[in-house]
Amino acid sequence: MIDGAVCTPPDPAAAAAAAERLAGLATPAGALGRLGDLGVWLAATQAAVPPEPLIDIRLAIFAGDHGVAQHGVSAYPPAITAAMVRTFVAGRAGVSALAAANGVHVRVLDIGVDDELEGVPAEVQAWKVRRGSGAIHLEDALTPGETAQALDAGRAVAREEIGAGAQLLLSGDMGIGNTTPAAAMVAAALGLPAAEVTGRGTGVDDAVLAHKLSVVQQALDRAGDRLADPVDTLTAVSSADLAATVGYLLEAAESGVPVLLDGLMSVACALTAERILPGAAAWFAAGHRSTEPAQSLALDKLGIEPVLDLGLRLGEGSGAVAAVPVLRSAIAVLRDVALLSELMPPS
Ligand SMILES: Cc1cc2ncn([C@H]3O[C@H](COP(=O)(O)O)[C@@H](O)[C@H]3O)c2cc1C
Ligand SMILES: O=C(O)c1cccnc1
Repeated sequence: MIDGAVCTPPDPAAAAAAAERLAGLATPAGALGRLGDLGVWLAATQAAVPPEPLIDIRLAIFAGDHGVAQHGVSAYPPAITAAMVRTFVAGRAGVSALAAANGVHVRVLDIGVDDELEGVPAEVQAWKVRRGSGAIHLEDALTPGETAQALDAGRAVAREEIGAGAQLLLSGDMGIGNTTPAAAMVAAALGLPAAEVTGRGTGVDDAVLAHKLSVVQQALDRAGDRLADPVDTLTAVSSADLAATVGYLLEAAESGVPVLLDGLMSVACALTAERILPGAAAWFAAGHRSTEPAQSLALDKLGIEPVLDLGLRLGEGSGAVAAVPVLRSAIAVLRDVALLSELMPPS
């Protein structure tokens, strides 16, 4: 990628042909609503009309610890992060059940977990950048070199998944405290104060929410002018796992592979990817609307309407996986519904 580059969009000719096919289906005009729009988008991303069924769908969960989690911003202790990585490996997490139900392949990556994670398969740690990331209200999350390393790690993961045959990539997160840096990333991109982007994450009470808000604002104030640059923003106020997620999304968009986003962390990283590579977001759809205010603000800025609105606030990629059947349905209608012209041949 070169400075000033713009991402190549999904195929406009395929989009036009898919829209024409949609309009010709044996359904009333517009009756398929957003299912029709999703089908057209998927056809454009595949440059195929009708689009191919989505058989190979892959979720990457980027895991890491956040120094800020030791400063009272979450309802849960940091030790949960490592425990959940082991739970993904065991296939027993919330997203594991959803993925099994929907035929989605899951991979977890320790990009910045504080624990050594002894006994966890080596491939989980193949792209580890560091143990924990800086407490962003007091210090930078990463060094500039670590930011570059994390972006490259995420890109490498996307290349591996695409090489293995992924037709659709999903992005997920695990890291206690990560709604704090994700809110800061959205504030940086949109020029908003902490008060507008800070949410309750795992469910903090009013007192903790007020403290979390001041931590986010401290991080923004500390980073200052560097927030004008998306890569400097990653160094100052994100984390190794979030920077890796940005790299994963950039690589997918540049490779022409569509991505289904999840909640706040996934969408904050998508917004940052769009800042780095304008046009990247044309390759992204959003599985759901999370309860976090910053996720909705970021989706609005990206012009993406989420597929589901179930009040989910789990993360892990769960809201993306839950939306997979809707995307598969969008493809099925474009593939399998008769054309009105077949039923009613012109006399
Ligand atoms: C058991 C458990 C499993 C989770 N899976 C995802 N998250 C989610 O909650 C965390 C973010 O919220 P906060 O910023 O408030 O800490 C992230 O780890 C996110 O993935 C979890 C949280 C917990 C406690
Ligand atoms: O938006 C999310 O994905 C989210 C919200 C709260 C906690 N964990 C994840």
